[in-house]
Amino acid sequence: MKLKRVRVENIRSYKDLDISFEDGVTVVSGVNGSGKSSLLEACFTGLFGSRTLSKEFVLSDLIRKGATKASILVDFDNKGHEYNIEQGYKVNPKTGSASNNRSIFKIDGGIMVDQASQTYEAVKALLKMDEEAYKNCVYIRQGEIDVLINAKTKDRQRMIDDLLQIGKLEEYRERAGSARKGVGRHQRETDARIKDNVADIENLESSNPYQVLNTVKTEMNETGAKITDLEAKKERARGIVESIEEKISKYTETQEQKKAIDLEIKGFKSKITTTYSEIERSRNLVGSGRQEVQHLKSATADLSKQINVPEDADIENYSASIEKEEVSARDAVSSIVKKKELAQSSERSQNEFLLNLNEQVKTTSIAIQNKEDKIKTIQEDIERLSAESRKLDDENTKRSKEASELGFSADKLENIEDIAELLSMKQKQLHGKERERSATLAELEKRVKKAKELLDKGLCPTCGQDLKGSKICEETAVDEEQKAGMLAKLQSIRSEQADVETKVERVRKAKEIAKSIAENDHLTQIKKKDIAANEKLIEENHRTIREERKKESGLKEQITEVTISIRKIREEIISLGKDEAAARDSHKVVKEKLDVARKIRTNQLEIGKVQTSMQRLQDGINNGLEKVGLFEDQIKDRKQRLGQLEKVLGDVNIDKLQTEKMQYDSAYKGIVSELERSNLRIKELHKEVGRVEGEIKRLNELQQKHKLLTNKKEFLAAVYNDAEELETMYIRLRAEMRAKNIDALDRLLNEIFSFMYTNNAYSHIKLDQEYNLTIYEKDGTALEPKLLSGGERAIFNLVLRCAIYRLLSHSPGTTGSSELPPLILDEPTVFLDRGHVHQLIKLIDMMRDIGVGQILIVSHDESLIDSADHVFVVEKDPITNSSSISAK
Ligand SMILES: Nc1ncnc2c1ncn2[C@@H]1O[C@H](COP(=O)(O)OP(=O)(O)OP(=O)(O)O)[C@@H](O)[C@H]1O
Ligand SMILES: [Zn+2]
Repeated sequence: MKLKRVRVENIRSYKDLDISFEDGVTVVSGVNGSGKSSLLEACFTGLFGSRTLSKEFVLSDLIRKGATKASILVDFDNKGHEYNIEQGYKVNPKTGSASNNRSIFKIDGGIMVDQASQTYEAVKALLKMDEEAYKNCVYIRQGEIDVLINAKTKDRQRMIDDLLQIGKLEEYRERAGSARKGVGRHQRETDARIKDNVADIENLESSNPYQVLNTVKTEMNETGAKITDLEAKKERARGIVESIEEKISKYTETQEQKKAIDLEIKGFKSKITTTYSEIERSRNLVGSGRQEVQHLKSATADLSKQINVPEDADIENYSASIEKEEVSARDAVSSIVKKKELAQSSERSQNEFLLNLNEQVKTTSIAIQNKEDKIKTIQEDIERLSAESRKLDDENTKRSKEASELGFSADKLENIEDIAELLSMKQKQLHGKERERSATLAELEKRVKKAKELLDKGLCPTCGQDLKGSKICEETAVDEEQKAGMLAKLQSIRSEQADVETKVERVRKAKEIAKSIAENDHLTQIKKKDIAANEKLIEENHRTIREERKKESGLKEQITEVTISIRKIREEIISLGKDEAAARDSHKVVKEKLDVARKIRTNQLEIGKVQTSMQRLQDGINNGLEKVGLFEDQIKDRKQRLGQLEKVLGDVNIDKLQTEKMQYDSAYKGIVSELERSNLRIKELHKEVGRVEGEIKRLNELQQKHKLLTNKKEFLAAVYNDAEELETMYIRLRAEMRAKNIDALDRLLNEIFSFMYTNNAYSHIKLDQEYNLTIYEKDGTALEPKLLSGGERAIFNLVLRCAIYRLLSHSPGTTGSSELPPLILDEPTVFLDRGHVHQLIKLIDMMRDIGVGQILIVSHDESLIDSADHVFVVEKDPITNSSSISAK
């Protein structure tokens, strides 16, 4: 296999990359983090798909941050064909997770498969290795340099076996082994089934089923014969019982018929008796009917004589004409009665009217009397009022005289109020003056009294001057003078006041007189008005009296008229009474005649009725006699039938029949129960036969099955042996192949080791059949790989890898190293010293020389670059953060 070209887009630090590979040694160099390993990872994932990833390193980690899609395209040649792998990826922007949405594998430009898992399988088959084998053999990943060295024996064994395709043999062996185990399980099952089957057969045979079947069948035949015999007997017994039962029932029936006929005869006899007694009763009734008719006829004859009607006259017509007469007589009476009643009621109403008139007259005269009495009273009142008025006049004359004596004439008396007013004013004026003067007088007296007291002491109380001849002396003398004048004035006012007082007294008296005169005048006025009113009243009463008198005379005239009319009505009533008596007499005569006629008619009707009922009774009697004859005929007929039935009964002995019946019944029952028992038994026997036959059938089946199982057992034993042989064959084959390969690998390992290893601490390496790796020191001491130093382990690993690569390129499955992928080394010099780096270069040369077509190395070691056929430099642009590769 040769890698031709790798193109990536948005993988790790690459935005886009297109790199072509040549044969020989290619070194890819660059500073840390520039994108060297990323290139190798892209190749790896391009070939094997997502299986190259892990939990710690998922698909989205492979895709360049921020990109939504990515791709890896790997072109390579193998055995003269061109192959292309296209892997496409997509990132979900929401979740950030990525998916392998495109995976196409082409051969010579044509699509082989287009699905991730199919691409994987196709690559695996073509390269004869999976991703793990690729890692262990061709791709020595950075940091995984000592994986094979450090692996557990078991894992190392599996890894190397897989690389050498020995693993397949183990797989085949396992298949043969599980087939053998499966057959073994079948064998054990079959044995167990055979054992169970044999036990079942023995168990069934021990009950001797064939003999049992014979015995049961014999008993069944015997019981069948017995049943046939019993059925015949049962039939016969039933026949006899039935014939006896028939005889008994006929006997009973006849007896019953006889009883019924006896009853009928009795019935007829009692009917005859009843009929005779009815006839007797009817005969008696006919006798008494005849007597009654006789009686009625003689009574009718008497009545006819009474009203003078011939006995054979048509009483119906006669009564009708008398009835008419009676009606008109009755009408005459009632019309007179009506007239009389009319007259009587009119008399009553006239009388009432008269009474009323008289009452009115009485009322009128009382009213007149009342009015006259009233007039008298009013006249008395008028006289009293005139007297009183006169007395008041006299009194006023006396008062006027008294007034003029006091000095008040009639004119003055009229103005007495004004005079009184003037006087009162004068009085008030005088009173004011008197008060003023007496106050002045009191002041003067006080002043004079004080001055006199000072003068008596002789000195001024303030200044202590002698008062004699002073102003006070003069002033006091003036005061004394004024005091005397004031006293005289006060006395004149007081006398004037006494005068006015007297005048006031006279005016008061005159005023009283004037008041009483006015009062009297007023009273007189009222009395005069009363007198006028009374006189008017008298006039009115006189007019009323006149009217009442007129009314009274009218009433009296009416009374005369009514009295005359009443007398006339009374006369008419008397005459109507006479007419009534006459009409009632003539009605009475007709009425009596009518009553008799009616009685005659009733009698005649009664006679008819009695005669009809007598006829009916006679008919009944005849009928009864006829019926008696019929009943007697019936009795005769029944008696004849009784005789016939007696003959039918003959001399049957019923008791004997009953006994016989009982005997046969019990015999029949016995037969039936025995038959039932036999039937039950035969059913049981049938069941038994079924059961035993079932057992025999089962026994046959079991024997058949036994034959089959024995055959199967033999067959399984043969198959088991075959599987066992196959298994051992695979084990042997693997052991042989492994021995051969391990030997070759061990030889190559030591050859490369002595070529590569420059120190002389170790003599050789040993890879034994169990894939244990042991390192021997010069003195023969054995060391486990884990005890080696880091650098030593790196060397041993490189050696082991190259040995495996060489072995593979020679192995029979491959046609040469050209089929293997390029040998890829990622930073192989990391742990190596200078001398060993030099040896590594020599090892690489050796690998190239033995025909490894491509060797791809990632390294920044100058000496490796120098020895390379092709050099690429990787750089990462710090601005775009994007890696790019250029050839050097
Ligand atoms: N998914 C990714 N998206 C973007 N950049 C990434 C992604 N994964 C890794 N890188 C970047 O890719 C760069 C290259 O890494 P790589 O392992 O290829 O470096 P290297 O050249 O092998 O370095 P060294 O010599 O240290 O081994 C790193 O600097 C890393 O930051
Ligand atoms: Zn003085």
